[in-house]
Amino acid sequence: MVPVVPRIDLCGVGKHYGGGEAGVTALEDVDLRVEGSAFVVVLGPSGCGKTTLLNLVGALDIPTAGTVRLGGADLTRSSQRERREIRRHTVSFVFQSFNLFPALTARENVRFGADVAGRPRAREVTEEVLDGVGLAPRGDHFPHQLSGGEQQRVAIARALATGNPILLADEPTGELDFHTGVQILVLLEAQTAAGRTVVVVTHNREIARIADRVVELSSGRIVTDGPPPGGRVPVGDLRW
Ligand SMILES: Nc1ncnc2c1ncn2[C@@H]1O[C@H](COP(=O)(O)OP(=O)(O)OP(=O)(O)O)[C@@H](O)[C@H]1O
Repeated sequence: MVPVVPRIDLCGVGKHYGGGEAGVTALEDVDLRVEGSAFVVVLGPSGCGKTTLLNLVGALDIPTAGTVRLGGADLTRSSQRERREIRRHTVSFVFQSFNLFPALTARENVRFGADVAGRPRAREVTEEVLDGVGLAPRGDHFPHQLSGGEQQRVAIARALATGNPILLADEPTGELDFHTGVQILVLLEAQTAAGRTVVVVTHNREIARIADRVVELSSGRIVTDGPPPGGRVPVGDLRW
């Protein structure tokens, strides 16, 4: 089990890019609190602000209005260095296009996660996590020798190797076929049983059906926030 999951707290958050007539309001007046382990799906069409929201929760960016707190620490009042430290010990990321280091093997990619977070026993952690995603036999393979689903499993393993309690995933099934996408969702969802908070951003409404909580964005505003309509279904019920 991971240590206690820090609370995610967004209060009156806005994000405006650029200035003048060319400026874009990506988020407006967003209030969001996530406490404890949960599988949260942030849903919405292209351009509604999902990635912007994830970048703020992940301490990669700061809002132009409101406050973002992770575990009580106000990221908007922190220096870049403080934000980097909070990020390093709190959140890890999984992306649509895997973002593995092409010149590193699967094992080395995973080890990078453990090292960057300063984990003790990094070698053992790497092996445990590789095994946990079912890729121990492929540890010496390079990303280009792996299927898309296997590459995404390496990316998840790298995120888990950090030991961080919050896992942020941006369209993690976007480049995968249905069957492989479901395997990835099963793996992500399983992380809540280990005590993590998993936030998945997607435009795929089906994925929201397996969430504990669905946060729906439209034009930069939260329009619904709660359990999936009709209740949560097992992963086996998904179709797309
Ligand atoms: N760095 C930036 N500079 C200017 N505008 C930006 C920037 N990043 C995002 N935007 C704009 O902010 C809005 C929200 O973008 P964002 O990427 O958060 O949406 P999204 O819901 O993740 O979209 P998609 O599903 O297509 O990835 C869009 O209008 C986008 O063009």
